[in-house]
Amino acid sequence: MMAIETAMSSNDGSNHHLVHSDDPMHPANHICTLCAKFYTLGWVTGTGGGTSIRHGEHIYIAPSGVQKELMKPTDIFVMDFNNREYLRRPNVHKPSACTPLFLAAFTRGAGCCIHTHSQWAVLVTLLVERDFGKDACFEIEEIEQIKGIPKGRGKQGNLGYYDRLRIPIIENTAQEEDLTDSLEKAMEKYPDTYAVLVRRHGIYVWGDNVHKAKTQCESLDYIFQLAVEMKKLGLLWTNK
Ligand SMILES: CSCCC(=O)C(=O)COP(=O)(O)O
Ligand SMILES: [Zn+2]
Repeated sequence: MMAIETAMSSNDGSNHHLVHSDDPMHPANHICTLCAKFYTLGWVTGTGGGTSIRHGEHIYIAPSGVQKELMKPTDIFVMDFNNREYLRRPNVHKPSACTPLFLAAFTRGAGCCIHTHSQWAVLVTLLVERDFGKDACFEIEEIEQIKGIPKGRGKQGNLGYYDRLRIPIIENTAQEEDLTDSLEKAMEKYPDTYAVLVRRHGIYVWGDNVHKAKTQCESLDYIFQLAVEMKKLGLLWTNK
């Protein structure tokens, strides 16, 4: 009976078994729980932002333009990472416009990528000057929470209190998917980074797994809020 159901669901593209699990940590369940939490932080309001998880060779992707805090596991798309074909396409939705950006993170070894429209991230991008022809980068040091950010891909441990945190900033585009080229360029230019800010838009944060992506995103959001308040008080982010 089970084999027949699986075959039937494969034929119509729904492949329900890929998103059906009683395990709260199953990616289809986990994305929904995380987005509901992120909504309360102002990270995924008004359908903006989202989260994607890589589990083995399967990529779990939210639908586009939906209230991310109200998603159900049956709303989730599943893509085969190797051939980029959808194994499951809920036919009432399109996949997130952030998909090519999430894939850029997964190609570089990430297990989870979070995109937020946090106002703290947006404000920080407005406070870092735009110098035409030059790369923009948010930099801060001597803040305890910097210790929540890893040193870099393939490097052991996290940044220290006296290390400088650098997060590249790319310019926004009219369409989310058109950010992909500049995101990939920033990833190449800053191989140690686990995040890229998008001016006037938000941030992409990724990690080796869901736990790391989430805690890094929390640490960064804390640092961005602090940085905005420091700027208001006339305090410098770096010593020189
Ligand atoms: C008001 S949200 C505009 C689109 C966007 O920036 C975003 O992050 C959401 O994209 P999605 O396709 O996942 O809804
Ligand atoms: Zn966005």
